[in-house]
Amino acid sequence: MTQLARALTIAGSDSGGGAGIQADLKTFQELRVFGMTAITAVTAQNTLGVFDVQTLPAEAVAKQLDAVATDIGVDATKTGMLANAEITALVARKVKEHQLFPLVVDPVMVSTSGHLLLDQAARKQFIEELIPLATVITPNIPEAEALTETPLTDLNARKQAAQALHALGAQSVVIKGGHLEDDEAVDLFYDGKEFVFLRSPRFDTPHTHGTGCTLSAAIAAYLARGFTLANAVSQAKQFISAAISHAFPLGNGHGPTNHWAHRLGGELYAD
Ligand SMILES: Nc1ncnc2c1ncn2[C@@H]1O[C@H](COP(=O)(O)OP(=O)(O)OP(=O)(O)O)[C@@H](O)[C@H]1O
Ligand SMILES: Cc1ncc(COP(=O)(O)O)c(N)n1
Repeated sequence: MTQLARALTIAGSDSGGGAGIQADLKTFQELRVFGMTAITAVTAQNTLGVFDVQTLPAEAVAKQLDAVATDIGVDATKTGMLANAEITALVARKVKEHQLFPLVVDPVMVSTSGHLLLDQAARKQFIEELIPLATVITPNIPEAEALTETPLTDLNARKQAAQALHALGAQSVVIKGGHLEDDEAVDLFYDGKEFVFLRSPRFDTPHTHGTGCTLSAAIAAYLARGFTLANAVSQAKQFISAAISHAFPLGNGHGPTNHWAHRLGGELYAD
């Protein structure tokens, strides 16, 4: 048997099962990677919104990270909801201490439903301590705008934002295009040398809760399995496209994606 790949997610729990830790573990499992977790916060959440957030003490996050890293081992890590400045700084410190690379940083700031998932006060730690450790950072358009303090009105501005995030120390950048209104859902990948467009059809569905979490978890899973960065990113894009194309109309708001849709093969984009 080849070596079992192990991936770790450092993120918040979504009781609704569509985003956060739950989306990450489902993705790891689907991609045949052993999943582990360090939970930063417990949210009471469904397809309509976030109703409560209980953030864990940074010490509890540290102990989870120490426990998995010192015993089981980690082949790739992703970060999602980090909640506050103290946890952000702690995670940066633990990533270095335990060498939790490659590292996928999903800069989760606000939920689809508009709830703040990262304190504004964490901006400094996020930019100065975490981004320089990232193998890849995966902002959506509003997150890239917030991090670069520039409106991303056109493709040129998106390219400049990718370069600016790379200049902050991230090895590579994926600026996700889910929030644009094109016929295709086009993400922009930049590795410091060239720009690559990751394309898929745009599916006409409101059920996109957890798409960003799922994409970043899939990148981490493929990296854990030893894929090159460019291959991991492009395979992850296919995984999320399938998941959105077969998203679940659950709940009364933005439903979750279907993490097993990639198994449907030729039926990928069918109804
Ligand atoms: N309607 C859609 N059809 C196809 N792909 C989509 C659609 N919406 C988003 N995507 C893709 O899903 C991935 C996540 O993009 P998005 O910009 O929605 O991230 P996000 O806002 O961080 O996600 P979320 O906050 O919902 O978890 C990207 O690859 C994007 O292109
Ligand atoms: C715990 C947690 N992590 C991340 C998200 C972002 O996902 P979305 O933008 O789809 O709401 C979320 N809602 N909850």
